[in-house]
Amino acid sequence: MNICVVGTGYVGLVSGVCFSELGNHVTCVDVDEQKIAKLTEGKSPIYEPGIEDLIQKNLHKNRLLFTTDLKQAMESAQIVIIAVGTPRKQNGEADLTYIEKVAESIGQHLKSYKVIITKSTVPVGTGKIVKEIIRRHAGEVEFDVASNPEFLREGSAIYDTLNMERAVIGVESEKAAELLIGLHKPLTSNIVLTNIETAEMIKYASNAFLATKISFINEIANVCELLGADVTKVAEGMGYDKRIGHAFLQAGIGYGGSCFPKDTSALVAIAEKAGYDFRIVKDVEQVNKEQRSKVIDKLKVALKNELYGKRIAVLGLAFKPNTDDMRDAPSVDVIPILQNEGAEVVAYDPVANENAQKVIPNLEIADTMQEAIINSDAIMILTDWKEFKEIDLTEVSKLVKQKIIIDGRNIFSNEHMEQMGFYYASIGRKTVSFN
Ligand SMILES: NC(=O)C1=CN([C@@H]2O[C@H](COP(=O)(O)OP(=O)(O)OC[C@H]3O[C@@H](n4cnc5c(N)ncnc54)[C@H](O)[C@@H]3O)[C@@H](O)[C@H]2O)C=CC1
Ligand SMILES: O=C(O)[C@H]1O[C@H](OP(=O)(O)OP(=O)(O)OC[C@H]2O[C@@H](n3ccc(=O)[nH]c3=O)[C@H](O)[C@@H]2O)[C@H](O)[C@@H](O)[C@@H]1O
Repeated sequence: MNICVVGTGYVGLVSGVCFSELGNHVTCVDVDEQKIAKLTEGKSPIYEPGIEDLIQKNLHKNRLLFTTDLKQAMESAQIVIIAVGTPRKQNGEADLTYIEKVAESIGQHLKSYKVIITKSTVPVGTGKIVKEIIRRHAGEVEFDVASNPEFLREGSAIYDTLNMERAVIGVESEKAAELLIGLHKPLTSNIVLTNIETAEMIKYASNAFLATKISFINEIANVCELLGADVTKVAEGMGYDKRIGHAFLQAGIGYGGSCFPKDTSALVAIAEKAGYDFRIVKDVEQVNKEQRSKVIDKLKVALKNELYGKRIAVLGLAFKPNTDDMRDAPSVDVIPILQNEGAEVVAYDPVANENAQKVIPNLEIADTMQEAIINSDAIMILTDWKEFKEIDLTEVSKLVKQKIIIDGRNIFSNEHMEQMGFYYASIGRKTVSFN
């Protein structure tokens, strides 16, 4: 199949690359000339395990192309995938500016039948808007619109796409259904075929449910702390029940990233517009907001309420491991608060340092983890990178000024920390104090 993907962010790039890996001819379009130049040279603008190899392989096989020319990219395509951003507006709604602009351009360049798929996460009803815009510009040319939301996770995006758990396809015509089922058959046998509105809602419902699981376990964690229970054991005990499952029950500093925060608030706005007050998701958001400050409270207790002049080593800046994405990362909220209280923050992340400096003003970055923790009064863990889990605590003991670790991701066990003589405060578990 010939496919044109519009937008080479995470979603556009990963789906474009994976569809070409399956043997389709894919042209990826972006308005960002620098991105396209980089991609044409086989370099990935994002950090995502495995992506660069696939880009280079498929460029070499001449079935993957990058361009800024939408008209040319659309010419031979049977399918056009819209994968541009839908960021959060001030009022919480999804901003459809990029979607509308792309729909307009697609309409202008449409010369033969195509299925135009929206892969971006968009409010229920957007498919209709996209259709109207294209119709306005495309004259009499026949086309179909469809919704095909994306469920990949950053950091395992290639795996998630090539081993898709389900494909959700929202269509209005049999012709479009046939084409999209054909496209997804090599990826999964779980194909949910439905109308466009339902497909659009499945995406928000999925993300909001996962966010709810996280806020739920974080509230359990907060109660555990008050009662001397251990949330990691509670989650393990709950997870063996297949109806609950182990996934997304990791208590911590709360969820971040480019999607859960914006999609939960968009869902609340979608419901509100329809005349419904979505109370659960509103609470999920509030719990998540408050969860971020827990590590600061714990740091203050450890340092006897005096942050001024204290050297704090922050390990982890990205919103989760295996990505350099800083969108809505907890570090963006936490670090400025520490700085405002007079702490000297030195941070380290295996891949997100450069991106972090763009969004956190006056951020001091260390080149290595060791350099960050040297002479520190406390270490704060904000991202659960494998590298941090494997840290040599004997070496750490020798480098730091005070053996204090505040862990927003529960990466160590209390028993080990006690043996190593650390003060260790994590989430939803007893604090290990100095003897
Ligand atoms: N990041 C993720 O892991 C996931 C994102 N999504 C959804 O997918 C959508 C895209 O997300 P990301 O890939 O993170 O977006 P992004 O913001 O990283 O990238 C969007 C890209 O679209 C390009 N663009 C904007 N206007 C354009 C135009 N007129 N023509 C061509 N290109 C244009 C931008 O230059 C940019 O490269 C969002 O709706 C998001 O909610 C869904 C699942 C996973
Ligand atoms: O719509 C999207 O963009 C995507 O959003 C999430 O993917 P992603 O944001 O890449 O990352 P997740 O692995 O879901 O983690 C999100 C946040 O929740 C946190 N989290 C996750 C799991 C957990 O148990 N506890 C927890 O705090 C993570 O640290 C991270 O900050 C969803 O998992 C994807 O299915 C979806 O496609």
